[in-house]
Amino acid sequence: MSGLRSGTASPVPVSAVLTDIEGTTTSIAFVKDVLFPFAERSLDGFLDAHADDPEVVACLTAVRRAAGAGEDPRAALRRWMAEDAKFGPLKTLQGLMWRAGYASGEITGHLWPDVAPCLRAWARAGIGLNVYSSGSVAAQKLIFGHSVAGDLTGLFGGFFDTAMGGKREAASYAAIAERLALPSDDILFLSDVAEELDAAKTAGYATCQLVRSEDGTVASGRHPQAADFPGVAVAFGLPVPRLSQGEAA
Ligand SMILES: CSCCC(=O)C(=O)COP(=O)(O)O
Ligand SMILES: [Mg+2]
Repeated sequence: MSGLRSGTASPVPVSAVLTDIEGTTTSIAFVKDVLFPFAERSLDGFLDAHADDPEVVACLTAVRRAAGAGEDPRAALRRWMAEDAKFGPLKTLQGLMWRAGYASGEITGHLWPDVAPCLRAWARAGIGLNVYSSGSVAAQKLIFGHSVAGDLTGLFGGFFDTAMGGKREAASYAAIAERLALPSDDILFLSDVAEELDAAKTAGYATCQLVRSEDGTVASGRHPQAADFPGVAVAFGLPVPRLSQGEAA
C-alpha cells in the first residue's frame, strides 16, 4: 500500500518518507537540554581518552582548520555547540560521545508519543522509511536504537547526514533520491524547518511541515502542515494507527 500526495486533483502515491529528527520526531528541548549538555560535559574527558583514535584526530584537524585563528579547538567546539552549529566534525564527535550515554542508560532517545506507532504502521504498509538529519548517521542510529519506544532502527532503510550536503540545499535531496533509486516526487520529506522543506520541494519532493507548537515551531504557510505524525498520515493518505492514550500527542 502507498500514501497519497495531498493537494493534487488525482492523488499520486508516495512510496517513501524521509524524516528529519530534531523538531520532527524528537523534541528540540531533548536535543538542547539533554544531548548537547551531555556532550559538553563529556568533551574534555572524551578527547583526553581518545586522543589517538583516528576518527577523533581527523575531526580535530577539521575543527582546527575551521576555528578562528588561534582559537583552542575545545573552545571552538563548545562555542559551536552553544550556537547549534551544523558542522560535520562537531556532529561526528557528539555522536561518539553520546554512545557512552546511551550504553549506560543515562540517555534514552526522545520520540514524541505519536511517532513510533505511525512509523511501525507505515513500515508495515510497505512505505520506505529513511532519516535525514544534521546529526551524524551514528547519532541517528543511537537515538532510534535506544528510544523511549525501543529499538526502531530496523524500520529504516536509509540514514543520511550532511555527508549528502546541507539540509537547506536542493542538491542534497536530489542526491538522496538517487541513493534511494526513487523519483523525487515519490518521497515525502518531513521537517519542522521551512528552509529545509523549501529545498526538498525545489528538488521535487512532497513536503509536510511538522508544527509542534509545544516545541515552539511556527507554521511557515509555504508547505502542507501537520501537528503530529497521525496528521501527516491523514493529509497524505498513509495508514493511521489507533493510538492508545499514552501515545496520543
Ligand atoms: C541525530 S540526533 C542529534 C540531533 C542533532 O545533533 C542535530 O543537529 C539535529 O538536527 P536535525 O537536522 O535533526 O534537525
Ligand atoms: Mg529539525
